[in-house]
Amino acid sequence: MATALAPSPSAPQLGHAPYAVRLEHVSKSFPGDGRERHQVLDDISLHVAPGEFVCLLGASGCGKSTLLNLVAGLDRPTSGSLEIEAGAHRPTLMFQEHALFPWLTAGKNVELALKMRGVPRAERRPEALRLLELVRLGGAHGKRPHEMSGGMRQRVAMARALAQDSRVLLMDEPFAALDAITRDVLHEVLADVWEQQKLSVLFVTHNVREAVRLGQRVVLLSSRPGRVARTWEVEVPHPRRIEDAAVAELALEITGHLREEIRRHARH
Ligand SMILES: Nc1ncnc2c1ncn2[C@@H]1O[C@H](COP(=O)(O)OP(=O)(O)OP(=O)(O)O)[C@@H](O)[C@H]1O
Repeated sequence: MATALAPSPSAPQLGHAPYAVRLEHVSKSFPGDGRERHQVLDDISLHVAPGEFVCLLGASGCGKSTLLNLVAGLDRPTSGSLEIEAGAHRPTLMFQEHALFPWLTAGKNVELALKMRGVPRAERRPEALRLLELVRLGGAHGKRPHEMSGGMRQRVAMARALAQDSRVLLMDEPFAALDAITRDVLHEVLADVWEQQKLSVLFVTHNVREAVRLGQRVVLLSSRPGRVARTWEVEVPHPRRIEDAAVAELALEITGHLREEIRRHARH
């Protein structure tokens, strides 16, 4: 498997280019059943450049969420080093569940994040309106979560994430629960927001086409332990659509490698 472990030749080189997120030789283990620890991540070196969109793929249980939690600062690596771009706020993490406060309107959910960031009261409402406009929800300021569709709620969650003014956005299968058409709209919204706000994004998904539709780079993790198995640069021009032939072609190639990882995982 020497070729599968080789990094992409055009991937940013560790230690040189500026970074938004830099993991060097990061490993993470948890206490196991007996004396042995459960090694989840092993020697992960991964570099997200400022403004880069990186998608993470891997078999279920390979450690993708563990990796995002480390980058989010919710947990610490067992060994190795992890750095976030100097001057950036703590990265913002977005999940499949929108986690909006159900008793607050869309606007107030966003305003609350602005308040937590210390934005003065008078500026909160106009800023929340601007952020909701950015995710194409200009008219939804007064709606409560139960009055909105799943796709709208995820867009409010995106506006709330942007309200935290972090330059690094971590997304853990944010669109997995949405139907294909709604997901398509969310892909467009996210791609626009990423471009306009110059965000650095680390996006976990099980959906290979989604990874190729959105990412500039796709990183495949192996399982047990999770290591960087392979990286692809996505050179499909923007604007992309999930049904583009070039997206489908690369997704097919990546799916072959993902299947192999899943088979290997099943044998252990
Ligand atoms: N706090 C913890 N304590 C013990 N084990 C943990 C802990 N967090 C995660 N694990 C284990 O780490 C492994 C990887 O879990 P993780 O959720 O990161 O995988 P994943 O790739 O995100 O999975 P999925 O794609 O199914 O969401 C699993 O075996 C899980 O049980």
